Amino acid sequence: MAPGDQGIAGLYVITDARWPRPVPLTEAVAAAIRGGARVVQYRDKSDDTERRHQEATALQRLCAQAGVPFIVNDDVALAAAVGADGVHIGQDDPDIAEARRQLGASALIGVSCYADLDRAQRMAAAGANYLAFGSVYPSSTKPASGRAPLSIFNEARAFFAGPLVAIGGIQAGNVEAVIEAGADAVAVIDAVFSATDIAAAATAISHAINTG
Ligand SMILES: Cc1ncc(COP(=O)(O)OP(=O)(O)O)c(N)n1
Ligand SMILES: Cc1ncsc1CCOP(=O)(O)O
Ligand SMILES: [Mg+2]
Repeated sequence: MAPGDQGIAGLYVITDARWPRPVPLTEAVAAAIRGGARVVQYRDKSDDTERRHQEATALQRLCAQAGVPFIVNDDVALAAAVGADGVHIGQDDPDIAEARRQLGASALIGVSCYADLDRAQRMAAAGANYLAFGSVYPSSTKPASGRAPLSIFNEARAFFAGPLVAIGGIQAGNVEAVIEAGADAVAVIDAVFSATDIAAAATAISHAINTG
């Protein structure tokens, strides 16, 4: 495991791209960090390049001050431009070699593996810093996402020593089962960023992770 890989553990929050937002994005992420988020991912599928650059720059600063790894979804060039700690890539995104070329040896490169252990093995061999599996539960954010069984974390542990991340429909009430199944981190959108009190929602999930 590379030294930085240790940082991917616990509550991993992913920003909600809904617009307009009830609170400014940086305030929402700051609240999630106060509530115990240990990793932040900027995920915005829009083509508003200028806003994306501004938001990612602001979140990179905030996360650096808080000592929390900052990951950009999909967009390797944006990750490089704002000095993010890493990038998260899926099946439609640039591959690990290209991300590594642009971001360097110390970048955190996370990869979506869905429920596909063959893909996970290939990504591990190609140098992924963490592997993500999901949806582990139905997701209102991405309802079309396929399902991954909780048993996948034990199976992935047989060939990958780095962090295993679970995503999809995770909330305070079901996170304990995900951690018990072997996930090191849980990636969450709706249960944190749709909450009226974002810090309290993050605290509830973090507490369930730590006490479960
Ligand atoms: C931590 C984490 N895991 C999985 C995903 C999903 O990535 P992808 O399959 O590329 O889908 P989009 O998020 O790009 O819609 C993720 N973003 N983060
Ligand atoms: C991006 C993504 N990939 C699989 S499920 C998902 C969305 C997760 O969001 P939520 O925590 O709201 O289910
Ligand atoms: Mg993607």
